[in-house]
Amino acid sequence: METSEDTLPLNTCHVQKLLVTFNRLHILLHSIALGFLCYYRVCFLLQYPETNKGIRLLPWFLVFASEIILSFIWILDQAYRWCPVTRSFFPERLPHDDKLPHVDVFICTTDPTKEPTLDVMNTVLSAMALDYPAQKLHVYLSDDCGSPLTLHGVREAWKFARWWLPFCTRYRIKSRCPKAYFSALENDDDDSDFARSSVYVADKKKIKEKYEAFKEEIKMFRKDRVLPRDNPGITAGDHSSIIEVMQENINNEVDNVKMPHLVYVSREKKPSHPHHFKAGALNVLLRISAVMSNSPYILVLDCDMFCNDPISARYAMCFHLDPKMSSSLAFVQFPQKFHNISKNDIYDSQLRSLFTVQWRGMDGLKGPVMSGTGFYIKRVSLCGKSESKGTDLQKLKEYFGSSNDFIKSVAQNCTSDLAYDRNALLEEPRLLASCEYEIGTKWGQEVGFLYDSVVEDYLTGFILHCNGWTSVFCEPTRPQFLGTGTTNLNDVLIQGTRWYSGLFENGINKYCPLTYGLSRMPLLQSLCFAWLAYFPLYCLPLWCLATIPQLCLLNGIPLYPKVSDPFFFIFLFIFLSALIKHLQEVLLTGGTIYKWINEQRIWMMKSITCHLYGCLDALLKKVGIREASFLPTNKIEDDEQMLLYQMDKYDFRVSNIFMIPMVFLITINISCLIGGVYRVLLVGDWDKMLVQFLLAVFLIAVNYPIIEGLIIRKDKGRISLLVAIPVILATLVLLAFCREIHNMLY
Ligand SMILES: O=c1ccn([C@@H]2O[C@H](COP(=O)(O)OP(=O)(O)O[C@H]3O[C@H](CO)[C@@H](O)[C@H](O)[C@H]3O)[C@@H](O)[C@H]2O)c(=O)[nH]1
Ligand SMILES: [Mn+2]
Repeated sequence: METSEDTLPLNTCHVQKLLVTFNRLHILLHSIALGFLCYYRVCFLLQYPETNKGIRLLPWFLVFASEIILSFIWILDQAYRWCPVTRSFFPERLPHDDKLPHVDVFICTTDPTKEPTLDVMNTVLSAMALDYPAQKLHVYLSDDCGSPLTLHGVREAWKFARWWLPFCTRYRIKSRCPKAYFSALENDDDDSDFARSSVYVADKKKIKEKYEAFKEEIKMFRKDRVLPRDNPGITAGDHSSIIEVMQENINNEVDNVKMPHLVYVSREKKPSHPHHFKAGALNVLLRISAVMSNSPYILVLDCDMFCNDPISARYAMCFHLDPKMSSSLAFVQFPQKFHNISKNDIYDSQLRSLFTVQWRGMDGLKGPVMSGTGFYIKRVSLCGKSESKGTDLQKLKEYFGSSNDFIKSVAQNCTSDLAYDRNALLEEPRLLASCEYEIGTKWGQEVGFLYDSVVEDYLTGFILHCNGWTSVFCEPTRPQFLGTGTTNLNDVLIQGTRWYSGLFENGINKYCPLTYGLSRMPLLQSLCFAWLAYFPLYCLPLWCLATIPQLCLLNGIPLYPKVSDPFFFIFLFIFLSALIKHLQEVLLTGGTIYKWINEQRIWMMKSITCHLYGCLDALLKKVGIREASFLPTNKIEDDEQMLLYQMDKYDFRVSNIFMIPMVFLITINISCLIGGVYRVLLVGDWDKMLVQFLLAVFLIAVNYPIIEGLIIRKDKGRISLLVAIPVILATLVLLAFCREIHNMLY
């Protein structure tokens, strides 16, 4: 019999009406202004006196081209603002535990030097401790390095879990990542209902001792071994596969603990076979888990993204089990949040705009982009398009590879709970983890996580959406997953270069969102994907606008309307409207004015460096000069560097390829401003040059920390003068040279 509970919805969705109205009004006004800008530029071109030398038009064209690119990216960006929504969900209305589906958890790690084993194990433990029926939870750890350290860590984590899991359930602990739990205790932040009970206090003490012993064990094991320092197994991995299922009866001290499965997987790697980085690792887990647990839903986590709240699986099920949306729903994405973000977040490590404004906006269309970690995906959605496979065994093998067991699992529609004989089962997984398994199959092309881009998450999500799947953005107040954000400039820029290369390559390959996407999904949704693929192009207008108007200021070439010209106000309006809209969004999503300025600055710094290198990298890959690479980020916490970040001080100890453009551009802006003011004082045409003058002032003001790092700061994070002085001198010589050429020509 149906009760009224059954008919209550598991989730609801609300359009943010006020915001929608405001956004659309802003889009209208800003677009009109952009229309006037184009009109002004085109008229100028048509009226330009023939007699003048063509060369004078070059800077003018470059600036116009920049304005067009900026407008293009702006238009794409508006799709996110069209219909932002928020969602509510009611896990208490879910069916009883025995009706919940099974869930597999995939965790990837690759490098024990950059990804400390203890932290990875903390992630594993937090996933095992999810508030979900233990027999329905299966945790898989992929170790791309095949490191004995990690394997040992998993064995120890399994032992510790037999203490940790019952402790968490008994006291309904919220923070189930041991490291986070114990450090919160130190900060006296213990909000457990049992805080005062003496049994709890005693148990807590005992569990703390167990954790310390577990930590010590991992540390000692590490000490006893010499680690291959330089990139163990990242690119040129060479090892055979290891698969180990943690066995139930290791520890007899604690009885009757229901434990989720825990499986360690290290796939086979050979230098001669491309391993496709994280996507390759996930696909191996996808196959192995299919013949072990074959759960219909999968949670994917990076090794540093621990579960900060045990309830996420139930939240996700509020969508996956909703009969109205479940048939087309591929994944439920949670925002990426980080545990080490400072108040003003100088590097925008939290990617504020992406995980608040943009993903909420896409949620009102067909759903957010897959974001690599913290999402619950439906296994069948990763099996490729069903109609193209048929039922012929030979065809299926061409699709999925030679494993009969795997094909059987697909045929079971991902709903079985296979009772496997633990020892006999390892033969098939070994085949599935071999590096030759995928040869001649559709893995990475149509099946599983896709290989054509190093941002496998974007591409996989994009193709899912193209195939008619949808996604949902789930954003509970308490962050469900917490990762380690990059908190030093060098890491931020290296990570950015990888991302933007990966994103831009999707804009120039066959999966271009504006062609491939447009014919397969609604316009606005494809514009959102297009923004992600093309915003690395910011590098072009930013380089242009940081040099051309300034050089022209120095040489007395006006590029913008005079102050007395009505079109002056159009430019002013566009500039202010963009800035104020950004400010409004920062404030609305919990940021401060400082955060707003910091975002402007890091956007400029990234645009002139890693956007540029990312685009170049993608182009070089396209013509076949470069190979794909995936340098994992550093997850080790460095106190000194963390301190700089917490104090809002930029850590300028960055690689020269990042430092040189910054010093170069700031020198150009300062010297052109000084030279330009001097020239205007002589000539007196200030109203013609005002915009260029203001532009230089604006850029210098926003990037003041670079000047500070050059001249004022004395700490370790300052800009090395050894690098800066030659760059500054070279820039000045170049400027003098430009001025000479200009004087020769006119
Ligand atoms: O060959 C590899 C390389 C990476 N990883 C794992 O992939 C995850 C992400 O790597 P990380 O170094 O943390 O990169 P980020 O730039 O922080 O990752 C973001 O960007 C990636 C795409 O570039 C996404 O896959 C991630 O989910 C997303 O958090 C980590 O768990 C790694 O261990 C592998 O398993 N094998
Ligand atoms: Mn990461």
